Order: sequence, then C-alpha cells, then structure tokens
Amino acid sequence: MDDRLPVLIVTGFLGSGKTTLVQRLLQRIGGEETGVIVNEFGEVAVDNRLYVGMPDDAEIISNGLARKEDISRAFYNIVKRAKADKAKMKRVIFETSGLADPTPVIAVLAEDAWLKANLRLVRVVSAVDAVAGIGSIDTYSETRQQIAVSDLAILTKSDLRAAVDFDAVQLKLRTLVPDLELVDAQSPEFREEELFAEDSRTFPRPAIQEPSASGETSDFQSFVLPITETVDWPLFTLWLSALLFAHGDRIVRVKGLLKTDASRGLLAIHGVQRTMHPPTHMPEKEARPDDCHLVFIVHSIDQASIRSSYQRFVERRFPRAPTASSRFSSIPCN
Ligand SMILES: Nc1nc2c(ncn2[C@@H]2O[C@H](COP(=O)(O)OP(=O)(O)OP(=O)(O)O)[C@@H](O)[C@H]2O)c(=O)[nH]1
Repeated sequence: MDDRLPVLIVTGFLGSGKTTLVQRLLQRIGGEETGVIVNEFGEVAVDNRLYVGMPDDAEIISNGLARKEDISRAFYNIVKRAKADKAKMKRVIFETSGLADPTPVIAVLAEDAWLKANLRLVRVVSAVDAVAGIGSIDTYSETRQQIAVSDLAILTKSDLRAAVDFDAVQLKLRTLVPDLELVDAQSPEFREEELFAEDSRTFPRPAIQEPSASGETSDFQSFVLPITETVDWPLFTLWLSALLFAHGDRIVRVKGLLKTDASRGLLAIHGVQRTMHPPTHMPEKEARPDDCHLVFIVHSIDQASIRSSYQRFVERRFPRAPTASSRFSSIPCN
C-alpha cells in the first residue's frame, strides 16, 4: 500500500478563485487533517487572514514566485509535522501564487528523494475565472502556462451575471490543451473531495513556454497601502470601483482587510481586474489593527498615483458631501 501523503496542486491566475476553492475543499475534507502550503504574490501574506476557516498553521511562501528551495523547505516542514503527529495529517494542498508557474512545484516533488519517499502528486488543477478567464488566457502568458501543466480546469464564478458560458471557456481552453477537462465549481455535481481521487495521474503536460527559473522576470509589482483608520464604506467602494473601472487592465488584483463604519468587525475586500467582489465579514476576534491594508498587484501603473488617489479621495474629509461626478474627477491616475 502506498502510504505517502497525496498532494494536490491548485493553480490559476490572480483572483481566479484558488483560495476559495481550497477553503471549500478544506470544509469538505477536514482542515485539521490537511497540510496547506500557500505561495502568495505580494509584499505581505494575507490569504490565510482573508478567509474564515483557513488553517492558522498553513506554510506561507510569501516571495511571490517561489524558488525551488522555498518550495522544498515548505514541503519538508509539512512532512516533518506529519511525521510528528502521524495519524493526523492525511493529505497536502499546495496553492500556487496567481503568477507562479506550477512546474517548479512538480519538479521538487519529482526530484527530491526524501520528499518522493513521503509525498506523491495526485493532480494539478487550475482555477479558471468565468468572468475574466478568457481575457487572462489571451493576455497573460502566466495563465497559459498554468493551464498547460494542469490535469483539470475548474470553472469558478459561473454564478456571476457577467460569466462567460461553460462551452465558450471549454473551447478556449482546448485551443491550448486539446483534451483538457473543465468542471464547474458551482455545479451541484462538483465534489471538491474528488480532487484527491486516486486515479493514476498523467505526467505534466509539456510546458508551452520555458518557465522562468527564478521567477524574477515578472512585470507585475505588488505594494501595500496601509489603511489603519476606520473607512467611510460608501466613499471607499466608490473610489475602488472607479479605480478598477478606469484601470482594471493594469490593476490586476486588489485584496485586503478594512475596518469600516459599516461593520463592527473587519471586511475582506477582493477586486479582480474590473470586478469588485462583495466584501465578506471577518469575525471581530480576527481584527488586529496592523492587519488593515490593501495589497495591490499591478503592472504598467505607477503605485504613487494610486496612493495619492486614495489620499485625495478617501482620506480627505470633505466639508460637504461632493457630487459623484466631482469625486470621480478627483482621481488623478485616470
Ligand atoms: N461569485 C463567486 N465569487 C467567487 C467564486 N470563486 C471565488 N470568488 C470570489 O473571487 C474573489 C477572489 O477569490 P480568491 O479565492 O481570493 O482568488 P485567488 O485565486 O485565491 O486570488 P489570489 O490569491 O490573489 O491570486 C473573492 O472575492 C471570492 O469570494 C465563485 O465561484 N463565485
């Protein structure tokens, strides 16, 4: 009997729904029995704080485009934990960052003798966003690379009004990988736990481009906008919606936690390209003042203009409520 721990790699572009999928999976299979590794792109690791129910002891690799040594260190830590508490850990999930090529993760599991003796890769799945996914495939080579090495694509956000239909996404994926299966995460037939089902996994599909060895060639930058004060929620959403509407092609992802006048706890904020997702409430006990900030992942846009836009638009206390049009015209990064 193969008693090595099964590993599932979850990949997908920025904001495609990887963490949501992992969270749903953990709810189905039991978070205490699952070792989780999260690689994040951003100056600070936030994903495990944006979701209720993510394990506190997740291994976080926060240098965005993880190098092989970071990946193997995280797997070593997980296996050591599993050995220390033998009966408990039953499986491992590795969530890549939205810009990472999963190939180095696959390579580490295939090359390191000790890891190979303790872990076995079950499959690589790619979250594909039904709203932004086709555009991301066309625009970002990172998305194409993630899909090329995946065994299965999982359609997310098909419940949203702006979602492209399943067949159109399937058709698009098959221009990259002719036999790639797509399943809909919103379908009642979708069972997250089956992602760990034991059929023999095929070897990774051939990469369609050379992966960047260190990952340091990315054109994307991330920065943190600290927001320690309580935010005027209507004003804030007006600002962020306008910013994403105007620059959603270059502000690829915004996420973070805010303390707002509309909520006694914290609100988790998610913007993905031009879509601002509904905020989610975080329990008050999770609130720590230094947690409150937004993480931006951008390309071809000056972060100073976003910072000054925020300062002018949201931080400034208006003596009288300005009209919507005067507020919009004050965004300097148009
Ligand atoms: N309506 C809807 N929203 C979803 C779905 N999946 C994810 N979202 C929302 O999309 C936003 C981004 O989801 P995440 O799970 O954080 O995406 P991610 O791929 O982990 O993001 P990064 O780690 O930044 O790359 C969040 O607001 C989620 O609630 C879905 O199937 N339907």
